[in-house]
Amino acid sequence: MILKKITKALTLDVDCVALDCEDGVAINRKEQARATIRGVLDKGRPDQSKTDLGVRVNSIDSGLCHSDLESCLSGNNLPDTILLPKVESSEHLKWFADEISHLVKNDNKINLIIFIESAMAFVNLVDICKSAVQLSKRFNFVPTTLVFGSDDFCANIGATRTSNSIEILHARQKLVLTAKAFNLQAIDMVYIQYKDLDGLKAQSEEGMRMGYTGKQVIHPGQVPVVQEAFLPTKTQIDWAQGLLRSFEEHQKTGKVPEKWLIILGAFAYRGSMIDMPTMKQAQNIMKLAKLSK
Ligand SMILES: CC(C)(COP(=O)(O)OP(=O)(O)OC[C@H]1O[C@@H](n2cnc3c(N)ncnc32)[C@H](O)[C@@H]1OP(=O)(O)O)[C@@H](O)C(=O)NCCC(=O)NCCSC(=O)C[C@](C)(O)C(=O)O
Ligand SMILES: [Mg+2]
Repeated sequence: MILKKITKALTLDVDCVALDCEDGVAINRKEQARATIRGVLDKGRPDQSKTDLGVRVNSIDSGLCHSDLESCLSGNNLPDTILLPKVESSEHLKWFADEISHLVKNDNKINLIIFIESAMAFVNLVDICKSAVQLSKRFNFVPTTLVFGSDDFCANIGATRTSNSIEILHARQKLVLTAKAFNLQAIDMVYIQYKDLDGLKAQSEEGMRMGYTGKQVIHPGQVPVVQEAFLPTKTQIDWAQGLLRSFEEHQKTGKVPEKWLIILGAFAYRGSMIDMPTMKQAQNIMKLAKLSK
């Protein structure tokens, strides 16, 4: 990633900027990318910026990861997050923890985003998550997120991309399911046709409906489309607010609110059966709506 793009990325209202040492950087530019990233970290984050500053290092098996970590974890300003690509086993996590034990001192803690992007990674996914959580109790890192690397995944399993993404459906669902089981965020795949905003919207909304927490973007033009897709709509907020208000009222008065029909602990609201799981979905909507303010 060249400095011009990094400078621009730091002005965007996004949750995390990933400074890339890996696949976005040509093999003969790795040293230069490290030096550029070191310079950006030394300069410090722009005033008022709440954006998480992350570094995507090269994969452990590439043999380049140690130098990437050594470079970005030296100096006074550490990145908030390391994005670790092509994680395939708990052994990779042990290697990472050992590196962190030498490179991150004092009480500093680095967030860890784990990229899952091969058949082996999916076969070992539960072990990877368990190992990340266990090791984080003893080492200075906090596993926060799983990312679905769909492009590497398709290359790895020999899949052909289709317009309805059927070839990645199982993996895409497995990632979100496992992430949530370990209380991790799940970040959905990249949409590489960066000029096709309608296609991006459709894929983003699909990911949001599947339970993904957010999505990777590769171009500034993708940011507003993805952010809108992952935020609740006005209709959803109205529904959730109305339901929660009625429920609170019911709790206070003990009376069945108007239009509610209690049937074995469930009740009807705006034409749907509502029970505890639906109440939790309404709470999720309001939590997201508050986060976006
Ligand atoms: C597609 C490209 C080449 C088109 O780049 P372009 O310059 O031709 O586009 P543009 O439309 O002309 O750009 C408009 C403006 O936006 C800027 N810009 C454009 N992109 C960015 C960016 N990312 N960050 C910050 N700024 C950006 C660009 O510099 C320009 O700024 P200006 O108006 O001031 O002149 C370009 O967008 C790009 O390089 N994107 C990032 C690619 C990348 O990082 N790929 C690796 C991540 S995805 C991945 O690894 C896979 C995964 C997960 O591992 C797996 O599925 O396996
Ligand atoms: Mg990849």
